[in-house]
Amino acid sequence: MTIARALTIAGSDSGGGAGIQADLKTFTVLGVYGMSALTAITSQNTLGVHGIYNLPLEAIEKQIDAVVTDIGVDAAKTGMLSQVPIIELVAAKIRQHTIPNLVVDPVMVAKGGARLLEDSAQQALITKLIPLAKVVTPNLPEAEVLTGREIRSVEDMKDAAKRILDYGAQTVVVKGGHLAGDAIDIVYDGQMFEELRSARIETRHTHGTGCTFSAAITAELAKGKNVMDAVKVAKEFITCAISDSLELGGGHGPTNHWAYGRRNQA
Ligand SMILES: Nc1ncnc2c1ncn2[C@@H]1O[C@H](COP(=O)(O)OP(=O)(O)O)[C@@H](O)[C@H]1O
Ligand SMILES: Cc1ncc(COP(=O)(O)OP(=O)(O)O)c(N)n1
Repeated sequence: MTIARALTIAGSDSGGGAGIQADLKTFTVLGVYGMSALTAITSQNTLGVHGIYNLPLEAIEKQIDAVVTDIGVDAAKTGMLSQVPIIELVAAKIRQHTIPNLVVDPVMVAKGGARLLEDSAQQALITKLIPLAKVVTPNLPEAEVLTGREIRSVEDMKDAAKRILDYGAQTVVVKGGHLAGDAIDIVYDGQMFEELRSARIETRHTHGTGCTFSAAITAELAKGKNVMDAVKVAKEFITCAISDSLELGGGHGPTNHWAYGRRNQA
């Protein structure tokens, strides 16, 4: 049996709601073989991030080399890459192995407020990684940092998408989870804008929404979907996952990665 292969290059969330754990669950539910290259270990739960331990560059490099040279990769995503040398290494490895279908989730701050990207590394994300991206998926605060502009409306989101595309990404998805009202994501490929809209689900259990969304795009690209179709599946996937989110822990519980598969079986 052949199967599409997806790689996540990201941090570990011990609580299982975000990071590598969310990515691998998403890959599995979408029928894709998942692989991982850990960049950092976080001690994390639904209440927040309690510790961050970046891995040595050699460990990150060897994980990527090991899976790419043996198993192969149809699509990959990046998540938490907290320091300049890690971003530079990952960008160099993506170029060296010509890893296709790269989704860059420019992770900066976790929901509880912990910084997962050092301020000094913001520029490296813009100049080294985003130009390699088939899709880049900033949330509103990330898009504000990347563009240096406030975003308060859908029009502002479109303007930010244009500016981020100019950094060299092929498609930009500005996620609207942090805006009031409907959850509207703006997709821009340099030619046209598409608005993906869903009703806002009133829940505090949204830990890991961004990781799960970008992992779903990656899984669908690995299967050979085009970008717009992949993003549409990801929007449905995350909407189901939030609708049926899990009341675990005392803070922001995780989304439900199984909800999309169950709905499609019903
Ligand atoms: N309360 C919500 N109801 C419905 N969709 C949401 C909600 N919160 C986030 N989303 C959707 O989840 C995805 C991730 O967005 P967002 O939460 O902004 O990312 P991040 O986790 O990176 O901050 C987007 O498709 C967004 O529209
Ligand atoms: C290890 C790790 N990576 C990324 C994140 C951020 O995940 P995100 O999907 O943006 O969700 P929230 O943390 O904002 O709920 C993380 N927390 N941990």
